[in-house]
Amino acid sequence: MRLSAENLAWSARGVPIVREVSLQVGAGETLGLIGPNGSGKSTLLRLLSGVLRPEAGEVWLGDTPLARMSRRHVAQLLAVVEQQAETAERITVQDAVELGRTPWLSALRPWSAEDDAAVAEALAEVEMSGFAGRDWATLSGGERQRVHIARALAQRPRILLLDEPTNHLDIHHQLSILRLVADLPVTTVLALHDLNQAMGCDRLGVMHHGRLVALGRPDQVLTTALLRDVFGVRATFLTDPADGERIIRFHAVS
Ligand SMILES: Nc1ncnc2c1ncn2[C@@H]1O[C@H](COP(=O)(O)OP(=O)(O)OP(=O)(O)O)[C@@H](O)[C@H]1O
Repeated sequence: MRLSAENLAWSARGVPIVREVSLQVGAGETLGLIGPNGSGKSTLLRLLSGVLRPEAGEVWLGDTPLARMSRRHVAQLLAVVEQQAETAERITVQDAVELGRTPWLSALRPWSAEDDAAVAEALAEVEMSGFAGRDWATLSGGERQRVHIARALAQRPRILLLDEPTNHLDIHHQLSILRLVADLPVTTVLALHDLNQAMGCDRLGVMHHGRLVALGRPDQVLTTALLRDVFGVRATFLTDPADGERIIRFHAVS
Protein backbone atom coordinates (compact mmCIF):
# COMPACT_ATOMS: atom_id res chain seq x y z
CA MET A 1 0.00 0.00 0.00
CA ARG A 2 1.28 3.46 -0.93
CA LEU A 3 2.01 5.94 1.88
CA SER A 4 2.01 9.63 1.00
CA ALA A 5 2.56 12.87 2.82
CA GLU A 6 1.73 16.29 1.42
CA ASN A 7 3.27 19.46 2.84
CA LEU A 8 3.34 18.21 6.44
CA ALA A 9 4.11 20.76 9.13
CA TRP A 10 4.24 20.50 12.91
CA SER A 11 5.66 22.80 15.57
CA ALA A 12 6.18 22.70 19.33
CA ARG A 13 5.39 25.90 21.23
CA GLY A 14 5.77 27.96 18.08
CA VAL A 15 9.07 26.35 17.06
CA PRO A 16 8.79 24.57 13.68
CA ILE A 17 9.92 20.93 14.02
CA VAL A 18 8.72 19.52 10.69
CA ARG A 19 8.38 21.88 7.74
CA GLU A 20 6.69 21.30 4.39
CA VAL A 21 7.54 17.61 4.08
CA SER A 22 6.10 15.82 1.05
CA LEU A 23 6.96 12.27 0.07
CA GLN A 24 5.51 9.11 -1.43
CA VAL A 25 6.56 5.60 -0.50
CA GLY A 26 5.50 2.98 -3.03
CA ALA A 27 3.87 -0.36 -2.18
CA GLY A 28 6.53 -2.69 -0.79
CA GLU A 29 9.25 -0.04 -0.87
CA THR A 30 11.71 0.52 2.02
CA LEU A 31 12.48 4.19 2.68
CA GLY A 32 15.25 5.02 5.16
CA LEU A 33 15.00 8.33 7.04
CA ILE A 34 18.36 9.72 8.04
CA GLY A 35 19.48 13.02 9.54
CA PRO A 36 21.33 14.46 12.53
CA ASN A 37 19.95 14.32 16.08
CA GLY A 38 16.92 16.57 16.44
CA SER A 39 16.38 16.94 12.67
CA GLY A 40 12.75 15.74 12.93
CA LYS A 41 12.87 12.04 11.94
CA SER A 42 10.86 10.74 14.93
CA THR A 43 8.38 13.60 14.65
CA LEU A 44 7.86 12.89 10.96
CA LEU A 45 7.29 9.18 11.73
CA ARG A 46 4.73 10.17 14.37
CA LEU A 47 2.94 12.37 11.85
CA LEU A 48 2.95 9.54 9.30
CA SER A 49 1.48 7.11 11.86
CA GLY A 50 -1.23 9.51 13.03
CA VAL A 51 0.12 9.68 16.61
CA LEU A 52 0.60 13.41 15.95
CA ARG A 53 -1.85 15.50 13.94
CA PRO A 54 -0.15 17.73 11.38
CA GLU A 55 -0.76 21.48 11.72
CA ALA A 56 -0.76 21.66 7.95
CA GLY A 57 -0.74 19.08 5.20
CA GLU A 58 -2.11 15.57 5.04
CA VAL A 59 -1.06 11.90 5.25
CA TRP A 60 -2.62 9.33 2.89
CA LEU A 61 -2.75 5.55 3.28
CA GLY A 62 -3.33 4.43 -0.27
CA ASP A 63 -6.11 6.68 -1.59
CA THR A 64 -7.62 7.54 1.81
CA PRO A 65 -6.62 10.47 4.04
CA LEU A 66 -5.41 9.10 7.40
CA ALA A 67 -7.37 11.79 9.27
CA ARG A 68 -10.64 10.36 7.91
CA MET A 69 -9.98 6.76 9.01
CA SER A 70 -10.98 5.13 12.32
CA ARG A 71 -8.14 4.20 14.68
CA ARG A 72 -9.04 0.54 14.29
CA HIS A 73 -8.85 0.72 10.51
CA VAL A 74 -5.50 2.54 10.67
CA ALA A 75 -4.19 -0.14 13.06
CA GLN A 76 -5.20 -2.86 10.60
CA LEU A 77 -3.11 -1.20 7.91
CA LEU A 78 -0.21 0.39 9.76
CA ALA A 79 2.11 -0.77 12.56
CA VAL A 80 4.62 1.34 14.46
CA VAL A 81 7.75 0.49 16.42
CA GLU A 82 8.61 3.57 18.46
CA GLN A 83 11.97 4.40 19.94
CA GLN A 84 12.44 3.18 23.54
CA ALA A 85 8.82 2.11 23.79
CA GLU A 86 8.07 0.89 27.30
CA THR A 87 5.45 -1.50 28.60
CA ALA A 88 4.47 -0.82 32.19
CA GLU A 89 2.30 -3.88 32.79
CA ARG A 90 3.65 -7.18 34.10
CA ILE A 91 3.19 -9.25 30.98
CA THR A 92 4.95 -12.10 29.21
CA VAL A 93 6.64 -11.85 25.83
CA GLN A 94 3.76 -13.88 24.36
CA ASP A 95 1.21 -11.37 25.79
CA ALA A 96 3.19 -8.44 24.37
CA VAL A 97 3.21 -9.90 20.86
CA GLU A 98 -0.45 -10.94 21.08
CA LEU A 99 -1.29 -7.23 21.52
CA GLY A 100 -0.41 -6.90 17.83
CA ARG A 101 -3.54 -8.89 16.97
CA THR A 102 -5.90 -6.45 18.79
CA PRO A 103 -6.97 -4.50 15.67
CA TRP A 104 -8.21 -7.72 14.07
CA LEU A 105 -10.30 -8.98 17.02
CA SER A 106 -13.97 -8.27 17.73
CA ALA A 107 -17.02 -9.98 19.24
CA LEU A 108 -17.67 -11.45 15.81
CA ARG A 109 -14.04 -12.34 15.24
CA PRO A 110 -12.64 -13.84 18.49
CA TRP A 111 -9.07 -15.13 18.91
CA SER A 112 -8.41 -18.00 16.50
CA ALA A 113 -5.70 -20.32 15.20
CA GLU A 114 -4.83 -17.64 12.63
CA ASP A 115 -3.87 -15.28 15.49
CA ASP A 116 -1.77 -18.00 17.16
CA ALA A 117 0.02 -18.54 13.86
CA ALA A 118 0.69 -14.81 13.34
CA VAL A 119 2.17 -14.50 16.84
CA ALA A 120 4.32 -17.64 16.51
CA GLU A 121 5.60 -16.54 13.10
CA ALA A 122 6.44 -13.04 14.35
CA LEU A 123 8.37 -14.41 17.35
CA ALA A 124 10.29 -16.75 15.04
CA GLU A 125 11.11 -13.91 12.62
CA VAL A 126 12.93 -11.97 15.35
CA GLU A 127 14.44 -15.15 16.86
CA MET A 128 12.51 -14.80 20.13
CA SER A 129 10.40 -18.00 20.07
CA GLY A 130 12.30 -19.42 23.04
CA PHE A 131 11.34 -16.37 25.14
CA ALA A 132 7.54 -16.58 24.75
CA GLY A 133 6.90 -17.40 28.43
CA ARG A 134 9.40 -14.90 29.83
CA ASP A 135 8.35 -11.93 31.93
CA TRP A 136 8.79 -8.78 29.82
CA ALA A 137 10.50 -6.95 32.71
CA THR A 138 13.37 -9.48 32.72
CA LEU A 139 14.36 -8.88 29.07
CA SER A 140 17.51 -7.05 27.98
CA GLY A 141 17.21 -3.86 25.90
CA GLY A 142 17.88 -5.67 22.63
CA GLU A 143 15.44 -8.47 23.46
CA ARG A 144 12.73 -5.88 24.21
CA GLN A 145 13.40 -4.19 20.92
CA ARG A 146 12.97 -7.50 19.07
CA VAL A 147 9.70 -8.17 20.91
CA HIS A 148 8.42 -4.72 19.89
CA ILE A 149 9.25 -5.57 16.29
CA ALA A 150 7.50 -8.97 16.68
CA ARG A 151 4.38 -7.20 18.01
CA ALA A 152 4.34 -4.96 14.92
CA LEU A 153 4.87 -7.96 12.59
CA ALA A 154 2.07 -9.93 14.32
CA GLN A 155 -0.22 -7.04 13.37
CA ARG A 156 0.34 -8.09 9.70
CA PRO A 157 0.32 -4.47 8.52
CA ARG A 158 0.55 -3.19 4.96
CA ILE A 159 2.69 -0.26 6.18
CA LEU A 160 5.41 -0.50 8.82
CA LEU A 161 7.04 2.51 10.52
CA LEU A 162 10.14 1.89 12.65
CA ASP A 163 12.11 4.41 14.68
CA GLU A 164 15.73 3.24 14.94
CA PRO A 165 14.80 -0.46 15.00
CA THR A 166 18.43 -1.59 15.29
CA ASN A 167 19.05 0.46 18.44
CA HIS A 168 20.25 -1.85 21.26
CA LEU A 169 20.77 -4.78 18.89
CA ASP A 170 24.00 -6.73 18.48
CA ILE A 171 25.43 -6.83 14.96
CA HIS A 172 23.88 -10.22 14.10
CA HIS A 173 20.41 -9.01 15.04
CA GLN A 174 20.94 -5.58 13.41
CA LEU A 175 21.64 -7.27 10.10
CA SER A 176 18.88 -9.87 10.43
CA ILE A 177 16.23 -7.25 11.32
CA LEU A 178 17.29 -5.00 8.44
CA ARG A 179 17.22 -7.99 6.04
CA LEU A 180 13.81 -9.04 7.39
CA VAL A 181 12.38 -5.54 6.95
CA ALA A 182 13.83 -5.15 3.45
CA ASP A 183 12.43 -8.53 2.36
CA LEU A 184 8.91 -7.97 3.77
CA PRO A 185 6.35 -7.22 1.06
CA VAL A 186 5.28 -4.28 3.22
CA THR A 187 5.72 -0.55 2.66
CA THR A 188 8.33 0.46 5.24
CA VAL A 189 9.74 3.72 6.56
CA LEU A 190 12.53 3.44 9.11
CA ALA A 191 14.69 6.02 10.86
CA LEU A 192 18.35 4.96 10.94
CA HIS A 193 21.62 6.41 12.19
CA ASP A 194 24.06 3.96 10.61
CA LEU A 195 24.60 5.41 7.15
CA ASN A 196 26.32 2.28 5.84
CA GLN A 197 23.28 0.26 6.85
CA ALA A 198 21.02 2.92 5.36
CA MET A 199 22.57 2.18 1.96
CA GLY A 200 20.58 -1.08 1.94
CA CYS A 201 17.26 0.83 1.69
CA ASP A 202 15.50 1.26 -1.67
CA ARG A 203 15.53 5.04 -1.18
CA LEU A 204 16.69 7.47 1.49
CA GLY A 205 15.11 10.67 2.76
CA VAL A 206 17.39 13.13 4.52
CA MET A 207 15.98 15.34 7.28
CA HIS A 208 17.78 18.55 8.24
CA HIS A 209 16.30 21.21 10.54
CA GLY A 210 12.82 19.75 10.01
CA ARG A 211 12.98 19.76 6.23
CA LEU A 212 13.32 16.85 3.83
CA VAL A 213 16.41 18.11 2.00
CA ALA A 214 17.09 15.08 -0.22
CA LEU A 215 15.13 12.06 -1.39
CA GLY A 216 16.45 9.42 -3.75
CA ARG A 217 18.52 6.29 -4.26
CA PRO A 218 21.20 5.87 -1.57
CA ASP A 219 24.08 6.31 -4.03
CA GLN A 220 22.50 9.54 -5.32
CA VAL A 221 21.78 10.93 -1.86
CA LEU A 222 24.90 10.03 0.14
CA THR A 223 27.42 12.33 -1.49
CA THR A 224 30.48 13.90 0.12
CA ALA A 225 28.80 17.31 -0.18
CA LEU A 226 25.62 16.18 1.62
CA LEU A 227 27.55 14.36 4.34
CA ARG A 228 29.58 17.54 4.92
CA ASP A 229 26.66 19.98 4.79
CA VAL A 230 24.06 17.97 6.74
CA PHE A 231 26.11 15.77 9.06
CA GLY A 232 29.25 17.93 9.39
CA VAL A 233 31.66 15.10 8.54
CA ARG A 234 34.20 14.40 5.83
CA ALA A 235 33.53 11.14 4.08
CA THR A 236 35.65 8.83 1.96
CA PHE A 237 34.17 6.03 -0.12
CA LEU A 238 35.74 2.57 -0.25
CA THR A 239 34.77 -0.53 -2.18
CA ASP A 240 34.32 -3.87 -0.46
CA PRO A 241 36.51 -6.31 -2.44
CA ALA A 242 34.16 -9.17 -1.44
CA ASP A 243 31.14 -7.89 -3.37
CA GLY A 244 31.99 -4.51 -4.90
CA GLU A 245 29.58 -2.67 -2.57
CA ARG A 246 30.38 0.88 -1.46
CA ILE A 247 31.38 1.58 2.16
CA ILE A 248 31.61 5.04 3.70
CA ARG A 249 34.32 6.01 6.19
CA PHE A 250 33.70 9.12 8.24
CA HIS A 251 36.22 11.63 9.54
CA ALA A 252 35.69 14.50 11.95
CA VAL A 253 36.09 17.91 10.33
CA SER A 254 38.83 19.69 12.24
N1 LIG B 1 6.77 17.83 22.11
C1 LIG B 1 7.87 18.53 21.87
N2 LIG B 1 8.11 19.70 22.51
C2 LIG B 1 9.22 20.43 22.27
N3 LIG B 1 10.18 20.05 21.39
C3 LIG B 1 10.01 18.91 20.73
C4 LIG B 1 8.86 18.08 20.93
N4 LIG B 1 8.97 17.00 20.12
C5 LIG B 1 10.15 17.14 19.47
N5 LIG B 1 10.77 18.29 19.83
C6 LIG B 1 12.05 18.77 19.31
O1 LIG B 1 11.98 18.63 17.91
C7 LIG B 1 13.26 18.31 17.38
C8 LIG B 1 13.14 17.07 16.52
O2 LIG B 1 12.93 15.95 17.36
P1 LIG B 1 12.88 14.47 16.77
O3 LIG B 1 12.75 13.55 17.94
O4 LIG B 1 11.85 14.41 15.72
O5 LIG B 1 14.33 14.35 16.11
P2 LIG B 1 15.11 13.10 15.54
O6 LIG B 1 15.59 13.48 14.18
O7 LIG B 1 14.27 11.87 15.63
O8 LIG B 1 16.33 13.02 16.54
P3 LIG B 1 17.26 11.80 17.08
O9 LIG B 1 18.16 11.43 15.94
O10 LIG B 1 18.03 12.48 18.18
O11 LIG B 1 16.36 10.70 17.55
C9 LIG B 1 14.19 18.16 18.56
O12 LIG B 1 14.94 19.34 18.71
C10 LIG B 1 13.25 17.95 19.74
O13 LIG B 1 13.82 18.45 20.93
